[in-house]
Amino acid sequence: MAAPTPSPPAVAADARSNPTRGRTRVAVAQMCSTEDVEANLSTCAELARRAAELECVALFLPEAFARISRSGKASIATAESLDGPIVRACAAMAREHGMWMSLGGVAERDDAGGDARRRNTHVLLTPLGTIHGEPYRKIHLFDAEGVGVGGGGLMESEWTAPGRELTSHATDFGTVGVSVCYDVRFPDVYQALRFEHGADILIVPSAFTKITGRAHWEVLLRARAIETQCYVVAAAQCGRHSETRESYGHAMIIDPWGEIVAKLDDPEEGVGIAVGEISLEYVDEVRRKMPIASHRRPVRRENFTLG
Ligand SMILES: O=C(O)CNC(=O)[C@H](CS)NC(=O)CCC(=O)C(=O)O
Repeated sequence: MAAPTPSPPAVAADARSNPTRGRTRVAVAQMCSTEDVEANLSTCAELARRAAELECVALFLPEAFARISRSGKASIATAESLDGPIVRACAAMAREHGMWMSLGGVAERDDAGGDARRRNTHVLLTPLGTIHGEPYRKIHLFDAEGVGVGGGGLMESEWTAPGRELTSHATDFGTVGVSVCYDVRFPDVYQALRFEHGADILIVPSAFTKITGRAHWEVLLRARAIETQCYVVAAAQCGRHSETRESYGHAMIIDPWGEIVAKLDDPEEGVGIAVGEISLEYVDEVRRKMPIASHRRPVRRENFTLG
């Protein structure tokens, strides 16, 4: 008599016994926010619905997803606390879909700090819709000439107070190190997130300008992935927000070898999500074959003669 054939387990045994080293599908968003908060949030809701339909465990939204203001003054005037309507609306989406949500940058009102300026704050929401761990307040502020549509400048520090603390989040899909947009130009942030915080995944939610994005976006992101051997998830603003603001798009997910695993192209594809797999086993493999953590010799005065 033939023995009954056991049915295959629904989940591979190793993934079940050690879920954090398995594969996980995540979605990175690209959108074109304006001053219309309600419209921006309904775009977020639609993107969250699509990400949930595709069985993603997390959705990453870009910097300024809820609002891109036309002026610094407006950005300060419309800033909210983290228990305000914008974060609450997103928490309802996270809860509805049982999905992690990275809120790439909200204009946070800072009543306690004694600084009139707003903060540019990243918030991670759990699948229960609660705020996970510490918010991250953007450290490097974008003050640059010749980056706007008509060749104008942007002076983020006029309306934003800089943060002073790095943040990471231990989640069931890996340890997520947080940064925002212009931070990507400062590699020491990512060295600290990888080597001090133990990040597997680095996020860079952005509103890169069209001019700087064309020249630098992909190169910077892939460099950060390669030199840290982390996944990089970079949500992006795209298209024309106002007469003076235009963003580069090209939201992407990069693996720890530096390959792009998912991306959206602007302007052809515009608003949407790109979906990719995060494999912590692949992170481990890349790091085992080339163990930069044990090879690195930080060039500091205690260790080297700097001249
Ligand atoms: O908070 C908001 O309203 C939106 N914030 C932004 O757009 C920020 C500050 S103006 N943009 C950047 O950091 C772009 C960096 C960039 O483009 C580069 O580094 O090349």
